[in-house]
Amino acid sequence: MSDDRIAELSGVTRTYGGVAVLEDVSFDVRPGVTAVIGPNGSGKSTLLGVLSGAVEPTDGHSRYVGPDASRPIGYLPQRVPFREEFTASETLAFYVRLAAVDATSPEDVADPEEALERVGLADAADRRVGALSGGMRRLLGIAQATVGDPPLVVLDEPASGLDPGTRERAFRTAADASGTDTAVVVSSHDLELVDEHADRVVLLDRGRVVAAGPLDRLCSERGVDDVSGLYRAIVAGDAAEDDGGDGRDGGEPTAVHVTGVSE
Ligand SMILES: Nc1ncnc2c1ncn2[C@@H]1O[C@H](COP(=O)(O)OP(=O)(O)OP(=O)(O)O)[C@@H](O)[C@H]1O
Repeated sequence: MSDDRIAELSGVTRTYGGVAVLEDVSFDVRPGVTAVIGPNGSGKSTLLGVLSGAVEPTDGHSRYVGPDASRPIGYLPQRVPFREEFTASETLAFYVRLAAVDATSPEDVADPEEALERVGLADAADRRVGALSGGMRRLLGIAQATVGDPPLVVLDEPASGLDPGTRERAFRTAADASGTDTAVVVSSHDLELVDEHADRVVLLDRGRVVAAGPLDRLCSERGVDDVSGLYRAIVAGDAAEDDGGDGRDGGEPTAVHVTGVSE
């Protein structure tokens, strides 16, 4: 089998104040859309931070192994520290300049206006970031993460705070950014959108991967129709037994069979 991996995580553990929020996480990122799902506090943002290089693992490693690119990884954190006084267009021009630093040819240099158009913000090009709605800021963040067409795009809850139509647009834009040698990794609580757009799923529970692999395969293995069924079968089953705390003091995680982690 050809090695089409874009990134690999191996034995990643991350602790804060001695408490593990990610524990021995290993999986390969392959082309297409991978959705990272799981309950609040299960470690999704931390995992995406590790994958993007923004968070240093305490143990294990995360490695980009995709094609050579002037900008290998694009990242949308939960909160983007944009300059409020820049316009949307100036903001993207700034990221385009950053991405262009290592560009080998002029064709590799992205166009800020095109990046705005991609997320439906062409009409807001001259508006100051400080005057954008929360949803528009989110879309600007997606545009920022995809500038320069990085082979690995990591989006932390791109659809949060968006109305249904804009959520769909955000996910579609993310899915469009994926391709035969491009991977998009996205965290989300919106399982309907995950169902519609994700090729693969990584399900986290209390910092551990409890299922990972192609969505179709995971669903058929579990005898469920969709990602909501998968989530209920694996995670929600133990929610009833949860102590209502942060999910870390409720005893042993549910014993589940981890599938598809190495393919
Ligand atoms: N910088 C930090 N310092 C201390 N604890 C942290 C830090 N970042 C995350 N944590 C803790 O790690 C755990 C996992 O957090 P994380 O944000 O990764 O989860 P999540 O699955 O993305 O949650 P949500 O769905 O609510 O966004 C939480 O208990 C959180 O409080």
